[in-house]
Amino acid sequence: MNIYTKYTPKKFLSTYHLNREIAKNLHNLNTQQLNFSPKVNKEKHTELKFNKEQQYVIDLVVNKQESIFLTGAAGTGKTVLLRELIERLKQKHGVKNNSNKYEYNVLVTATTGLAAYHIGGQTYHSALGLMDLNKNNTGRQKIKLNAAKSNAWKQCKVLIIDEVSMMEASTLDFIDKTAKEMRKNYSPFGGIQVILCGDFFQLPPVDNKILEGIIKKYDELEGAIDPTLVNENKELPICEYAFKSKVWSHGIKHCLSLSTVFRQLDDPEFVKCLNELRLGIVSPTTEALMKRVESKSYVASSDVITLFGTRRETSVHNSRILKTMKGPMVVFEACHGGKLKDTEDYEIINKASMLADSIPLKIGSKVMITKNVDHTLYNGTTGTIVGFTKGVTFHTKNEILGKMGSQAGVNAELIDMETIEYDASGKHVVQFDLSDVTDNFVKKFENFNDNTEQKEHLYPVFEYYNSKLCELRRRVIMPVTVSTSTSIGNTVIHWKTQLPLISAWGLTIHKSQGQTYDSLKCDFSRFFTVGQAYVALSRVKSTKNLVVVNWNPEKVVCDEQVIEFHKKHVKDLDLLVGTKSSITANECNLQKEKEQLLDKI
Ligand SMILES: Nc1ncnc2c1ncn2[C@@H]1O[C@H](COP(=O)(O)OP(=O)(O)OP(=O)(O)O)[C@@H](O)[C@H]1O
Repeated sequence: MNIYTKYTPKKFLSTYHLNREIAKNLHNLNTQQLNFSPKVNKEKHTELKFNKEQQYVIDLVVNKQESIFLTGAAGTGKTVLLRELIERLKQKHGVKNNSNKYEYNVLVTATTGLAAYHIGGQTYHSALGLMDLNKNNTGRQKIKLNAAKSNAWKQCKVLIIDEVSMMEASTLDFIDKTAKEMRKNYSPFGGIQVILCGDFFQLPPVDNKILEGIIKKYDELEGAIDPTLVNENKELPICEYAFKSKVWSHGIKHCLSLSTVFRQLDDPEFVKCLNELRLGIVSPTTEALMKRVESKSYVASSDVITLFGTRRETSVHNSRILKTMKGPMVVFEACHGGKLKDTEDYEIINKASMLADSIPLKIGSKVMITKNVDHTLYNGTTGTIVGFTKGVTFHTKNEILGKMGSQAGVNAELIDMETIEYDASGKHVVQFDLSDVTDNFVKKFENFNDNTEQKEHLYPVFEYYNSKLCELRRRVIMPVTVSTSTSIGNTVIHWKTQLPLISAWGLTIHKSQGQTYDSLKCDFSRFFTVGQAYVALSRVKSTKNLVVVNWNPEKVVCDEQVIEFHKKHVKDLDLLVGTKSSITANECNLQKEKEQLLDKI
């Protein structure tokens, strides 16, 4: 029996797509009514000037069309450079199709939803059709792709994979094998130019042991379950890094490391300390700096995000803060079904759904989205609950398309730029009257397929910063259903309906990778794996806005395999282009120190 897991947003969506003019008018009206002014980020228009190292990479990738691994410490601009590479590669490889539209032969992917969002791509599972990846009992993998995905493989000229440090070696080999077979080209990656990006000193890939138990039991698992999410707080063995894959040595010609740290540009002392921590080293200077930012008395504060090693600590922290907040609480309870219920596999599949059993919310709650809702609202987007609204107070996308579509010239392409929610009379979503609501007002997503139930239900309104539009947006958050079915009989063995949300005053470090925070608290109590301390601390721009709780130098751990790999294969770009970055040359001479540190180990 095969099982697979997928999640599908319900038909009942919270957005409508209107033409630009209507959306603009309504938006103006609605922002007045709610006294809500979207904040435009002035940084939007600031153009980045790429330094020599970054330009070297652009030339190598775009003009010389080489396959590379791009690395560098946290905040060295890997993501920013990757975005530029993607733009240029799309320009280079874009071709017009039969309908005179541009198609790009550049597959943009990442190992996590959030990383994919940052570069305008998809997770590699969905982009490459690996949702259908099977690992059977003999360990052999089958390739099974639909026509669209096999076409994408055939046409692909460049494949980008971001946050590759979280990808297992066997997955990279499987991608290589798939590319070869789909393209009938037996050069590495089927002849596709490959750009891998990430930092192996950050979080490692995690083993998929728990899920493999289920795979064995049900013969095969065809799944959209992200192992890094499922196992995030388990002390599981680290599996092989992608650089240990068979394809790496002959498929990736250059391993290049950016050396200028931009994120902490104004705090060179911190940059120096982070570069040590990255290598698992705590010098007396770093020890002194950490002691300086350490807080002896722990105060749970709602103003600053706190990063923890485990989910349990995160959940305790979030509940503590929620309790201190004024106002009534609305608890959204999940609804489950399927024959797996009450079996020993239930807990695992339930956890893998990434939907909470119970979500307590108050107005002002800080939350994070845990599923990709659409192009603007991604797994990892953080924001605040600013109100609650009933289903009857706003239209669904289908209703709007049905009623207004033809007259309003609705253009689905405009979606992301012009999405906004309205109530029945065209006003912005209204706040639900909570005056009668006593504490623990519980809403369960029961009979959610029923249209009346959907209309009567209560939903949270989420305010978040849209980095594409550079302004604050509001969305009604609707539940999603995750279902697990046998693939042969297509019998649903488990399903769950719940809002794709979690509280986010405290987050696990896994959820913070790739993020930048203005201020941050890091609780070292239960850090348990390599790279955690470095990832956590490097999220903030300066030690001025950093508080460390339960500092413990023993939690600063780096994997020796990564050091070996770097020593043997990775070239520092500042040495290649014959420059030293402003920070390394003028202030810390970090490059030299890094080499000395590597030599010491
Ligand atoms: N050439 C540049 N000039 C000025 N600022 C830059 C430049 N390149 C990147 N930055 C800035 O540096 C910061 C960090 O960049 P980015 O997020 O791309 O780093 P990263 O290497 O991907 O970090 P992480 O490994 O933590 O994900 C961003 O604020 C970005 O705008």
